[in-house]
Amino acid sequence: MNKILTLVLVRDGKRILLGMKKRGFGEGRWNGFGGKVEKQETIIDGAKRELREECGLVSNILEKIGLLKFEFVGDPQLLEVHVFTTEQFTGAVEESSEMRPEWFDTTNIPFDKMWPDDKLWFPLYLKGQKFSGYFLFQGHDNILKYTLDEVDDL
Ligand SMILES: CNc1ncnc2c1ncn2[C@@H]1O[C@H](COP(=O)(O)OP(=O)(O)OP(=O)(O)O)[C@@H](O)[C@H]1O
Ligand SMILES: [Mg+2]
Ligand SMILES: [Mg+2]
Repeated sequence: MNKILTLVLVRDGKRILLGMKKRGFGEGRWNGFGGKVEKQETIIDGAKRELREECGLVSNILEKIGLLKFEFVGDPQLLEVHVFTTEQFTGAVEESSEMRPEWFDTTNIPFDKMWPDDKLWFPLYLKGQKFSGYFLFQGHDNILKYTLDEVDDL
C-alpha cells in the first residue's frame, strides 16, 4: 500500500509561500505545506487540514496540479504525493511547531535547500502545467532515475 501525502503551494501573484520544515521528514528543507492523509478523510480535506495546521491559512479552493511518486532504495513503501495550489485563501500566515513560513519571489526559489525533485517539477508548476512524476531516491539527496510527464488530467 502506498503512503498518501499532500503538498500545497500557496501563490500570491509573483510570490509563493514555502515553509522551513522544523522537524521530521524533510527537516531543514523548504517545502510546501502538507502531510499524511488520515484514514477518515479525503485527500483534498487532508490537504486543507495540513495547510491550516502548518501555516494558519484556510483555503476551500485547492487546484490539483501534480501527482508525484517517490521510492527510496531499500524501502518497499512508495510515497504518493498529491500536489495542489491555490491563490485564494484567508487567515494570517503563522509559524507552527512544524513549519516556519516565508514568502519567496517565484524567480528566487531556494532550490538548493529543497528536496532535489522540486527543481525538476517546479518549472512546470510555475508555467501552469499539470504533471505526473516518479523519482527513485538513494538517501535523501540523490535521484538515481526519474520520469516526469506533462499531463492534462490527474
Ligand atoms: C522525496 N521528495 C519529496 N519532495 C517534495 N516533497 C516531499 C517529498 N517527500 C515528501 N514530501 C512532502 O513532505 C511532507 C511529509 O509529511 P510530514 O510533513 O512529515 O507529515 P505530517 O505533516 O502529517 O507530520 P506529522 O506526522 O503529523 O508530524 C509532505 O507534505 C510530503 O508531500
Ligand atoms: Mg507536514
Ligand atoms: Mg499530519
